[in-house]
Amino acid sequence: MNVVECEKVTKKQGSVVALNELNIQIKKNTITGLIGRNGAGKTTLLKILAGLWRPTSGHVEVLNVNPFNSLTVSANVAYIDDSMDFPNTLTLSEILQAGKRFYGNWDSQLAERLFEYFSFHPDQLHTHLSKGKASTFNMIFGLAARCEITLFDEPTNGMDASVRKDFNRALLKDYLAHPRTMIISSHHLEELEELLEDILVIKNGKALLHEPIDVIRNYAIGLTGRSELVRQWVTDKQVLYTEEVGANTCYAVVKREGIPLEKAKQLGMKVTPVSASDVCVYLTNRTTGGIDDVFK
Ligand SMILES: Nc1ncnc2c1ncn2[C@@H]1O[C@H](COP(=O)(O)OP(=O)(O)OP(=O)(O)O)[C@@H](O)[C@H]1O
Repeated sequence: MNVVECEKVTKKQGSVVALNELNIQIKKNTITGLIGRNGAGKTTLLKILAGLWRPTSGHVEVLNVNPFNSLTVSANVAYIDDSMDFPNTLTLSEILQAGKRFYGNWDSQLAERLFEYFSFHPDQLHTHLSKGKASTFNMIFGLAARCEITLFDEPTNGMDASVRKDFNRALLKDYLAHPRTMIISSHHLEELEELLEDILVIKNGKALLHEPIDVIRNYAIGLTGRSELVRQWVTDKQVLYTEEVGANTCYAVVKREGIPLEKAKQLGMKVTPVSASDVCVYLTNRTTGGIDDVFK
């Protein structure tokens, strides 16, 4: 059963097309990683799904209703980002109490335990928290809300590596105990990988790829060998990336499907796996040029 359906969803922001006829469906009780480069449209998509923004055109359904200004969606969808708009005058403990009053499935025990674990003080004001601590508190709020759908927009922004690790673990444990639908946008796919079931890659406001993580892990292979050989051998294949890695040596990443791996090895090329994280980087790369070109 799908809890999110987007059909030809376009969102224009002035002259910018943030989402461009985007089509996606999200299954109930899955954790999806939303991956894309800066400006790809991730936040725009999440805000539309949370009912905060209205699309310019297209059809959106979240929990079977149009999310924009929907009470059903407000009560059952949590949108967590690093600029949560909590009232300035409320202390952290008052914010958690407000969460308890608003969300039907709110888990006070979980909120309290995480609050203590991460050493928050009940009288602190949200506006006085450091960036990483604010993200940590927002994460606690998002998990404790236990909404049917939780949308985390770059939730680990500002967190140090150890807190990011704790966050991932807390999220996984709570999800396993209370399965629900989560979409997490992040620039740290390698750290999130073990949590994710599906990956949705967006580029220029369109869905480029939406597959289970295992499919992405096996999506591409790396070939290293004599430049002339590698470059010639990949001409009729779907190439994601090429780089000269040494004297007369080329590394090419190609879509795995239909590649005769044994033949490549026999010809003297080294065949290596390509991580899901790297696949996403290569898929969302600029089509021409790279940072090296700036220094030419
Ligand atoms: N309020 C706005 N006014 C004008 N343009 C906007 C506005 N919000 C977003 N955009 C533009 O829409 C596009 C998509 O932005 P969005 O924030 O959705 O990207 P993103 O994938 O979340 O990026 P990032 O990874 O940097 O957070 C960008 O080109 C951005 O500049």
